[in-house]
Amino acid sequence: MAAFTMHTSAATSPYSPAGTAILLRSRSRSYSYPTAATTTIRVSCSKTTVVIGVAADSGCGKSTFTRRLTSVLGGGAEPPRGGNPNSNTLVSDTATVICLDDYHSLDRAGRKAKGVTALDPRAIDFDLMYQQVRAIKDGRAVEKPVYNHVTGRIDPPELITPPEILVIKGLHPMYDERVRDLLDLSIYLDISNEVKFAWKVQRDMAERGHSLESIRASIEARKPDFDAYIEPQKQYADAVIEVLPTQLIPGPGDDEGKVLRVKLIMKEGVEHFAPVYLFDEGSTVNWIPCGRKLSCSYPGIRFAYGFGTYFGHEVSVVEMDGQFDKLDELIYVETHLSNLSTKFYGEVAQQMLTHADLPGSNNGTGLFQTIVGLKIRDLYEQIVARR
Ligand SMILES: Nc1ncnc2c1ncn2[C@@H]1O[C@H](COP(=O)(O)OP(=O)(O)OP(=O)(O)O)[C@@H](O)[C@H]1O
Ligand SMILES: O=C(CO)[C@H](O)[C@H](O)COP(=O)(O)O
Repeated sequence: MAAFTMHTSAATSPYSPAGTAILLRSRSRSYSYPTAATTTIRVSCSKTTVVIGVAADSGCGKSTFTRRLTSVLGGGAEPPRGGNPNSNTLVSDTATVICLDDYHSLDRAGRKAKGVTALDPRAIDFDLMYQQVRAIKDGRAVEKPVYNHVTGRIDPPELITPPEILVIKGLHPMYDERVRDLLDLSIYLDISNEVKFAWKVQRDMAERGHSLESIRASIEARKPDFDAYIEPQKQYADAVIEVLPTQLIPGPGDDEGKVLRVKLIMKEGVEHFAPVYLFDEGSTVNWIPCGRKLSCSYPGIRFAYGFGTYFGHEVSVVEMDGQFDKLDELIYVETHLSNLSTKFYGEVAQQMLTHADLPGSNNGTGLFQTIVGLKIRDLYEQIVARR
Protein backbone atom coordinates (compact mmCIF):
# COMPACT_ATOMS: atom_id res chain seq x y z
CA MET A 1 0.00 0.00 0.00
CA ALA A 2 1.39 3.42 -0.92
CA ALA A 3 2.19 5.51 2.14
CA PHE A 4 2.55 8.80 0.25
CA THR A 5 -0.07 11.41 1.19
CA MET A 6 -0.36 15.05 0.23
CA HIS A 7 -0.55 16.44 3.79
CA THR A 8 2.31 18.16 5.49
CA SER A 9 3.92 17.46 8.83
CA ALA A 10 7.20 18.24 10.56
CA ALA A 11 10.24 16.81 8.83
CA THR A 12 12.46 14.58 10.92
CA SER A 13 16.10 14.26 9.97
CA PRO A 14 17.42 10.77 10.57
CA TYR A 15 20.67 12.40 11.62
CA SER A 16 20.21 14.08 14.98
CA PRO A 17 23.29 13.14 16.92
CA ALA A 18 23.50 13.93 20.61
CA GLY A 19 26.26 13.13 23.05
CA THR A 20 29.63 13.73 24.62
CA ALA A 21 32.59 13.30 22.33
CA ILE A 22 34.74 10.19 22.74
CA LEU A 23 37.91 10.24 20.70
CA LEU A 24 38.73 7.08 18.77
CA ARG A 25 41.79 6.64 16.61
CA SER A 26 42.06 4.50 13.54
CA ARG A 27 44.72 3.91 10.93
CA SER A 28 44.34 7.17 9.09
CA ARG A 29 41.99 9.36 11.06
CA SER A 30 40.62 10.41 14.39
CA TYR A 31 36.94 10.72 15.19
CA SER A 32 34.93 11.87 18.11
CA TYR A 33 31.66 10.04 18.49
CA PRO A 34 28.64 11.16 20.42
CA THR A 35 27.39 9.57 23.63
CA ALA A 36 24.41 10.56 25.68
CA ALA A 37 25.08 14.14 26.79
CA THR A 38 26.15 16.79 24.21
CA THR A 39 25.63 17.50 20.54
CA THR A 40 29.30 17.84 19.62
CA ILE A 41 30.83 15.71 16.88
CA ARG A 42 34.45 16.48 16.11
CA VAL A 43 35.90 14.69 13.17
CA SER A 44 39.30 15.09 11.64
CA CYS A 45 40.55 12.53 9.22
CA SER A 46 42.54 11.98 6.10
CA LYS A 47 40.18 9.27 4.91
CA THR A 48 36.45 8.95 5.23
CA THR A 49 34.24 5.99 4.49
CA VAL A 50 30.74 7.13 3.62
CA VAL A 51 28.20 4.33 3.99
CA ILE A 52 25.17 3.98 1.71
CA GLY A 53 22.39 1.43 2.22
CA VAL A 54 20.37 0.03 -0.69
CA ALA A 55 17.40 -2.14 0.27
CA ALA A 56 15.05 -4.13 -1.93
CA ASP A 57 13.59 -7.57 -2.34
CA SER A 58 15.47 -10.09 -4.43
CA GLY A 59 15.33 -9.42 -8.17
CA CYS A 60 14.21 -5.83 -7.70
CA GLY A 61 17.12 -3.99 -9.28
CA LYS A 62 19.75 -3.62 -6.52
CA SER A 63 22.59 -4.84 -8.75
CA THR A 64 21.43 -2.71 -11.67
CA PHE A 65 21.32 0.32 -9.39
CA THR A 66 24.78 -0.32 -7.94
CA ARG A 67 26.22 -0.71 -11.46
CA ARG A 68 24.85 2.71 -12.36
CA LEU A 69 26.18 4.11 -9.08
CA THR A 70 29.73 2.79 -9.44
CA SER A 71 29.79 4.13 -12.99
CA VAL A 72 28.81 7.62 -11.80
CA LEU A 73 31.53 7.39 -9.13
CA GLY A 74 34.08 6.50 -11.81
CA GLY A 75 36.11 3.44 -12.72
CA GLY A 76 34.93 -0.07 -13.46
CA ALA A 77 33.63 -2.23 -10.61
CA GLU A 78 34.89 -5.83 -10.41
CA PRO A 79 34.85 -8.73 -7.95
CA PRO A 80 37.94 -8.80 -5.69
CA ARG A 81 40.94 -9.93 -7.77
CA GLY A 82 42.11 -13.47 -7.20
CA GLY A 83 39.37 -14.10 -4.66
CA ASN A 84 36.38 -16.41 -4.44
CA PRO A 85 34.87 -16.66 -7.95
CA ASN A 86 31.45 -16.65 -6.29
CA SER A 87 32.13 -13.50 -4.27
CA ASN A 88 29.17 -11.12 -4.10
CA THR A 89 31.43 -8.07 -3.67
CA LEU A 90 32.29 -5.44 -6.26
CA VAL A 91 35.29 -3.17 -5.91
CA SER A 92 35.97 0.00 -7.88
CA ASP A 93 38.50 2.81 -7.43
CA THR A 94 36.15 4.72 -5.17
CA ALA A 95 33.50 2.33 -3.94
CA THR A 96 33.09 -1.16 -2.58
CA VAL A 97 29.68 -2.78 -2.84
CA ILE A 98 29.03 -5.59 -0.39
CA CYS A 99 25.98 -7.82 -0.49
CA LEU A 100 24.28 -8.41 2.84
CA ASP A 101 23.47 -11.99 1.82
CA ASP A 102 27.01 -12.57 3.11
CA TYR A 103 25.68 -12.16 6.65
CA HIS A 104 23.38 -15.17 6.39
CA SER A 105 23.90 -17.00 9.68
CA LEU A 106 22.02 -20.00 8.31
CA ASP A 107 23.04 -21.52 5.01
CA ARG A 108 20.48 -22.93 2.55
CA ALA A 109 20.28 -26.30 4.33
CA GLY A 110 20.12 -24.61 7.73
CA ARG A 111 17.21 -22.42 6.68
CA LYS A 112 15.42 -25.42 5.27
CA ALA A 113 15.94 -27.41 8.46
CA LYS A 114 14.67 -24.55 10.63
CA GLY A 115 11.84 -23.65 8.23
CA VAL A 116 12.87 -20.00 7.87
CA THR A 117 13.28 -17.96 4.71
CA ALA A 118 16.31 -15.81 3.83
CA LEU A 119 14.18 -12.76 4.62
CA ASP A 120 13.65 -13.82 8.23
CA PRO A 121 15.99 -11.91 10.61
CA ARG A 122 16.74 -15.25 12.33
CA ALA A 123 18.69 -16.17 9.19
CA ILE A 124 20.91 -13.07 9.46
CA ASP A 125 23.84 -12.29 11.78
CA PHE A 126 23.09 -8.63 12.53
CA ASP A 127 25.73 -8.43 15.28
CA LEU A 128 28.48 -9.28 12.82
CA MET A 129 26.98 -7.01 10.16
CA TYR A 130 27.00 -4.11 12.61
CA GLN A 131 30.52 -4.80 13.89
CA GLN A 132 31.97 -5.05 10.40
CA VAL A 133 30.21 -2.02 8.89
CA ARG A 134 31.20 -0.05 12.00
CA ALA A 135 34.82 -1.19 11.63
CA ILE A 136 34.97 -0.25 7.93
CA LYS A 137 33.47 3.14 8.70
CA ASP A 138 36.19 3.55 11.34
CA GLY A 139 38.88 2.75 8.77
CA ARG A 140 39.60 -0.86 9.73
CA ALA A 141 39.67 -3.79 7.31
CA VAL A 142 37.49 -6.81 8.05
CA GLU A 143 37.31 -10.48 7.09
CA LYS A 144 33.75 -10.69 5.82
CA PRO A 145 32.04 -14.04 5.27
CA VAL A 146 30.93 -14.97 1.74
CA TYR A 147 27.53 -16.56 1.10
CA ASN A 148 27.92 -18.76 -1.94
CA HIS A 149 24.74 -18.60 -4.01
CA VAL A 150 25.96 -21.47 -6.19
CA THR A 151 26.42 -23.97 -3.36
CA GLY A 152 24.08 -22.38 -0.81
CA ARG A 153 26.87 -22.55 1.81
CA ILE A 154 28.98 -20.06 3.70
CA ASP A 155 32.50 -19.89 2.23
CA PRO A 156 35.74 -18.75 3.89
CA PRO A 157 35.85 -14.98 4.44
CA GLU A 158 37.26 -12.33 2.11
CA LEU A 159 39.18 -9.21 3.08
CA ILE A 160 37.35 -5.89 2.78
CA THR A 161 39.52 -2.80 3.16
CA PRO A 162 37.89 0.57 3.88
CA PRO A 163 36.90 2.31 0.62
CA GLU A 164 35.86 5.93 0.16
CA ILE A 165 32.26 4.80 -0.28
CA LEU A 166 30.87 1.55 1.10
CA VAL A 167 27.56 0.44 -0.37
CA ILE A 168 25.70 -2.20 1.60
CA LYS A 169 22.96 -3.68 -0.58
CA GLY A 170 20.56 -6.39 0.29
CA LEU A 171 17.38 -7.37 2.02
CA HIS A 172 18.04 -5.75 5.43
CA PRO A 173 20.35 -2.70 5.38
CA MET A 174 17.90 -0.64 7.46
CA TYR A 175 16.42 -3.41 9.61
CA ASP A 176 18.83 -3.27 12.56
CA GLU A 177 18.89 0.12 14.28
CA ARG A 178 22.65 -0.05 14.91
CA VAL A 179 23.41 -0.63 11.23
CA ARG A 180 20.81 1.94 10.17
CA ASP A 181 22.53 4.58 12.29
CA LEU A 182 25.77 4.02 10.40
CA LEU A 183 24.20 4.95 7.06
CA ASP A 184 24.95 8.34 5.56
CA LEU A 185 22.16 7.81 3.03
CA SER A 186 19.57 5.07 2.67
CA ILE A 187 17.73 4.06 -0.50
CA TYR A 188 14.77 1.70 -0.83
CA LEU A 189 13.77 0.27 -4.22
CA ASP A 190 10.01 -0.23 -3.87
CA ILE A 191 8.79 -2.47 -6.66
CA SER A 192 5.02 -3.04 -6.72
CA ASN A 193 3.79 -6.64 -6.77
CA GLU A 194 2.61 -6.44 -10.39
CA VAL A 195 5.96 -5.14 -11.63
CA LYS A 196 7.95 -7.56 -9.44
CA PHE A 197 6.02 -10.42 -10.97
CA ALA A 198 6.63 -9.14 -14.52
CA TRP A 199 10.39 -8.77 -13.86
CA LYS A 200 10.63 -12.21 -12.26
CA VAL A 201 8.84 -13.75 -15.23
CA GLN A 202 11.18 -11.95 -17.61
CA ARG A 203 14.31 -13.12 -15.77
CA ASP A 204 13.42 -16.50 -14.28
CA MET A 205 11.20 -17.78 -17.10
CA ALA A 206 13.05 -16.39 -20.10
CA GLU A 207 16.60 -16.74 -18.77
CA ARG A 208 16.44 -19.52 -16.16
CA GLY A 209 13.70 -21.81 -17.54
CA HIS A 210 11.36 -21.58 -14.49
CA SER A 211 7.61 -22.09 -15.00
CA LEU A 212 5.05 -19.35 -14.50
CA GLU A 213 3.50 -21.31 -11.63
CA SER A 214 6.83 -21.82 -9.82
CA ILE A 215 7.58 -18.09 -10.08
CA ARG A 216 4.16 -17.24 -8.68
CA ALA A 217 4.61 -19.79 -5.88
CA SER A 218 8.05 -18.46 -4.95
CA ILE A 219 6.76 -14.86 -4.75
CA GLU A 220 3.77 -15.99 -2.67
CA ALA A 221 5.98 -18.03 -0.32
CA ARG A 222 8.23 -15.03 0.40
CA LYS A 223 5.42 -12.49 0.72
CA PRO A 224 4.59 -12.82 4.45
CA ASP A 225 8.23 -12.34 5.44
CA PHE A 226 8.67 -9.61 2.84
CA ASP A 227 5.71 -7.75 4.35
CA ALA A 228 6.96 -8.31 7.91
CA TYR A 229 10.69 -7.62 7.59
CA ILE A 230 11.67 -6.00 4.29
CA GLU A 231 8.96 -3.54 3.29
CA PRO A 232 8.80 -1.75 6.70
CA GLN A 233 12.36 -0.51 6.07
CA LYS A 234 11.08 1.97 3.54
CA GLN A 235 9.92 4.26 6.35
CA TYR A 236 13.62 4.82 7.18
CA ALA A 237 14.78 5.51 3.62
CA ASP A 238 16.03 8.96 2.65
CA ALA A 239 15.08 8.24 -0.98
CA VAL A 240 12.61 5.70 -2.33
CA ILE A 241 12.30 4.73 -5.98
CA GLU A 242 8.75 3.42 -6.27
CA VAL A 243 7.90 1.44 -9.41
CA LEU A 244 4.26 1.01 -10.36
CA PRO A 245 2.29 -0.04 -13.45
CA THR A 246 1.60 2.78 -15.91
CA GLN A 247 -1.51 4.92 -15.66
CA LEU A 248 -1.17 5.98 -19.29
CA ILE A 249 -2.80 2.85 -20.71
CA PRO A 250 -6.48 2.66 -19.82
CA GLY A 251 -8.45 -0.51 -19.06
CA PRO A 252 -6.34 -3.54 -18.16
CA GLY A 253 -3.18 -1.43 -18.59
CA ASP A 254 0.14 -2.87 -19.69
CA ASP A 255 0.04 -6.52 -18.67
CA GLU A 256 3.66 -7.12 -19.73
CA GLY A 257 4.82 -4.58 -17.14
CA LYS A 258 7.04 -2.79 -19.67
CA VAL A 259 5.57 0.68 -19.38
CA LEU A 260 6.19 1.94 -15.85
CA ARG A 261 5.20 4.80 -13.61
CA VAL A 262 8.15 5.60 -11.37
CA LYS A 263 8.31 7.97 -8.42
CA LEU A 264 11.42 9.38 -6.81
CA ILE A 265 10.41 10.18 -3.23
CA MET A 266 13.00 12.31 -1.43
CA LYS A 267 12.91 13.13 2.28
CA GLU A 268 13.31 16.81 3.13
CA GLY A 269 15.90 17.91 5.67
CA VAL A 270 18.45 15.15 5.03
CA GLU A 271 21.95 16.49 5.44
CA HIS A 272 23.88 16.76 2.14
CA PHE A 273 20.87 15.58 0.12
CA ALA A 274 18.88 18.38 -1.50
CA PRO A 275 15.80 17.00 -3.29
CA VAL A 276 15.60 17.26 -7.07
CA TYR A 277 12.76 19.36 -8.48
CA LEU A 278 11.01 19.98 -11.78
CA PHE A 279 10.69 23.57 -13.07
CA ASP A 280 9.93 25.39 -9.81
CA GLU A 281 10.83 24.21 -6.32
CA GLY A 282 7.82 23.90 -4.05
CA SER A 283 5.16 24.04 -6.79
CA THR A 284 2.95 21.29 -8.11
CA VAL A 285 3.73 20.48 -11.72
CA ASN A 286 2.25 18.20 -14.38
CA TRP A 287 4.27 18.13 -17.57
CA ILE A 288 3.88 16.32 -20.87
CA PRO A 289 7.23 16.88 -22.60
CA CYS A 290 6.25 15.15 -25.87
CA GLY A 291 6.35 17.34 -28.95
CA ARG A 292 9.01 18.99 -31.05
CA LYS A 293 11.85 18.39 -28.63
CA LEU A 294 11.02 14.91 -27.32
CA SER A 295 9.74 12.06 -29.45
CA CYS A 296 7.11 9.92 -27.75
CA SER A 297 5.29 6.95 -29.16
CA TYR A 298 2.16 5.45 -27.55
CA PRO A 299 1.35 5.81 -24.65
CA GLY A 300 3.50 8.94 -24.30
CA ILE A 301 5.33 10.38 -21.31
CA ARG A 302 4.03 12.32 -18.34
CA PHE A 303 6.10 13.93 -15.58
CA ALA A 304 4.80 15.25 -12.29
CA TYR A 305 6.33 17.02 -9.32
CA GLY A 306 4.88 17.80 -5.92
CA PHE A 307 5.33 17.35 -2.21
CA GLY A 308 3.58 15.73 0.71
CA THR A 309 4.34 13.31 3.53
CA TYR A 310 5.70 9.79 3.56
CA PHE A 311 5.49 7.90 6.85
CA GLY A 312 5.17 11.25 8.59
CA HIS A 313 8.20 12.85 6.89
CA GLU A 314 7.96 15.79 4.52
CA VAL A 315 8.99 14.68 1.05
CA SER A 316 9.37 15.98 -2.50
CA VAL A 317 8.30 13.66 -5.28
CA VAL A 318 9.26 13.64 -8.96
CA GLU A 319 7.34 11.16 -11.09
CA MET A 320 7.75 9.85 -14.62
CA ASP A 321 5.19 7.65 -16.38
CA GLY A 322 6.03 6.20 -19.82
CA GLN A 323 9.25 5.55 -21.70
CA PHE A 324 11.76 7.40 -23.83
CA ASP A 325 11.92 6.64 -27.56
CA LYS A 326 15.30 8.27 -28.12
CA LEU A 327 17.72 8.42 -25.21
CA ASP A 328 19.78 11.20 -26.78
CA GLU A 329 16.74 13.49 -26.44
CA LEU A 330 16.74 12.98 -22.68
CA ILE A 331 18.84 16.10 -22.31
CA TYR A 332 15.66 18.10 -22.97
CA VAL A 333 14.11 16.60 -19.83
CA GLU A 334 17.37 17.03 -17.90
CA THR A 335 17.41 20.78 -18.54
CA HIS A 336 14.06 21.13 -16.74
CA LEU A 337 15.19 19.25 -13.62
CA SER A 338 17.18 21.09 -10.94
CA ASN A 339 19.41 20.08 -8.00
CA LEU A 340 20.69 17.15 -10.04
CA SER A 341 24.25 17.45 -8.69
CA THR A 342 25.69 16.99 -12.18
CA LYS A 343 29.23 18.18 -12.90
CA PHE A 344 28.51 19.21 -16.50
CA TYR A 345 25.56 19.93 -18.75
CA GLY A 346 24.01 16.68 -19.98
CA GLU A 347 25.68 14.34 -17.47
CA VAL A 348 22.44 12.48 -16.70
CA ALA A 349 21.79 11.89 -20.41
CA GLN A 350 25.40 10.80 -20.90
CA GLN A 351 25.16 8.26 -18.06
CA MET A 352 21.88 6.91 -19.40
CA LEU A 353 23.38 6.53 -22.88
CA THR A 354 26.48 4.81 -21.49
CA HIS A 355 24.28 2.22 -19.80
CA ALA A 356 21.57 1.95 -22.43
CA ASP A 357 21.88 -1.85 -22.17
CA LEU A 358 20.91 -1.99 -18.48
CA PRO A 359 17.27 -2.74 -17.64
CA GLY A 360 15.17 0.38 -17.20
CA SER A 361 17.37 2.69 -19.25
CA ASN A 362 14.42 3.93 -21.28
CA ASN A 363 12.21 4.80 -18.32
CA GLY A 364 12.01 6.40 -14.88
CA THR A 365 13.80 3.52 -13.13
CA GLY A 366 17.05 4.19 -15.00
CA LEU A 367 16.57 7.97 -14.88
CA PHE A 368 15.98 8.11 -11.12
CA GLN A 369 18.66 5.52 -10.31
CA THR A 370 21.15 7.66 -12.25
CA ILE A 371 20.03 10.82 -10.46
CA VAL A 372 20.33 9.13 -7.04
CA GLY A 373 23.83 7.99 -8.06
CA LEU A 374 24.77 11.62 -8.78
CA LYS A 375 23.29 12.72 -5.46
CA ILE A 376 25.38 10.08 -3.65
CA ARG A 377 28.56 11.35 -5.34
CA ASP A 378 27.63 14.86 -4.27
CA LEU A 379 26.86 13.76 -0.71
CA TYR A 380 30.23 12.04 -0.49
CA GLU A 381 32.02 15.16 -1.78
CA GLN A 382 30.19 17.38 0.69
CA ILE A 383 31.04 15.12 3.64
CA VAL A 384 34.70 14.97 2.66
CA ALA A 385 34.85 18.73 2.12
CA ARG A 386 33.28 19.40 5.52
CA ARG A 387 35.63 17.07 7.30
N1 LIG B 1 14.45 -1.19 -14.19
C1 LIG B 1 14.18 -2.40 -14.62
N2 LIG B 1 13.38 -2.59 -15.67
C2 LIG B 1 13.09 -3.84 -16.10
N3 LIG B 1 13.56 -4.97 -15.54
C3 LIG B 1 14.37 -4.82 -14.48
C4 LIG B 1 14.72 -3.54 -13.97
N4 LIG B 1 15.55 -3.72 -12.92
C5 LIG B 1 15.70 -5.04 -12.78
N5 LIG B 1 14.98 -5.70 -13.71
C6 LIG B 1 14.85 -7.14 -13.88
O1 LIG B 1 15.14 -7.74 -12.66
C7 LIG B 1 16.28 -8.59 -12.80
C8 LIG B 1 17.10 -8.50 -11.52
O2 LIG B 1 17.73 -7.25 -11.46
P1 LIG B 1 18.95 -7.05 -10.49
O3 LIG B 1 19.92 -8.16 -10.69
O4 LIG B 1 19.45 -5.67 -10.65
O5 LIG B 1 18.20 -7.22 -9.10
P2 LIG B 1 18.77 -7.64 -7.67
O6 LIG B 1 17.86 -6.97 -6.69
O7 LIG B 1 20.20 -7.31 -7.55
O8 LIG B 1 18.56 -9.20 -7.72
P3 LIG B 1 19.12 -10.35 -6.75
O9 LIG B 1 18.87 -9.92 -5.35
O10 LIG B 1 18.28 -11.54 -7.14
O11 LIG B 1 20.57 -10.52 -7.08
C9 LIG B 1 16.99 -8.13 -14.06
O12 LIG B 1 17.70 -9.16 -14.69
C10 LIG B 1 15.83 -7.70 -14.90
O13 LIG B 1 15.24 -8.83 -15.49
O1 LIG C 1 16.67 -13.33 -1.26
C1 LIG C 1 17.81 -13.59 -1.40
C2 LIG C 1 18.80 -12.49 -1.35
O2 LIG C 1 18.82 -11.77 -2.52
C3 LIG C 1 18.27 -14.98 -1.56
O3 LIG C 1 17.14 -15.78 -1.78
C4 LIG C 1 18.98 -15.46 -0.32
O4 LIG C 1 20.21 -14.76 -0.17
C5 LIG C 1 19.27 -16.93 -0.38
O5 LIG C 1 20.00 -17.24 -1.50
P1 LIG C 1 19.88 -18.65 -2.21
O6 LIG C 1 18.47 -18.72 -2.72
O7 LIG C 1 20.93 -18.61 -3.30
O8 LIG C 1 20.17 -19.69 -1.18
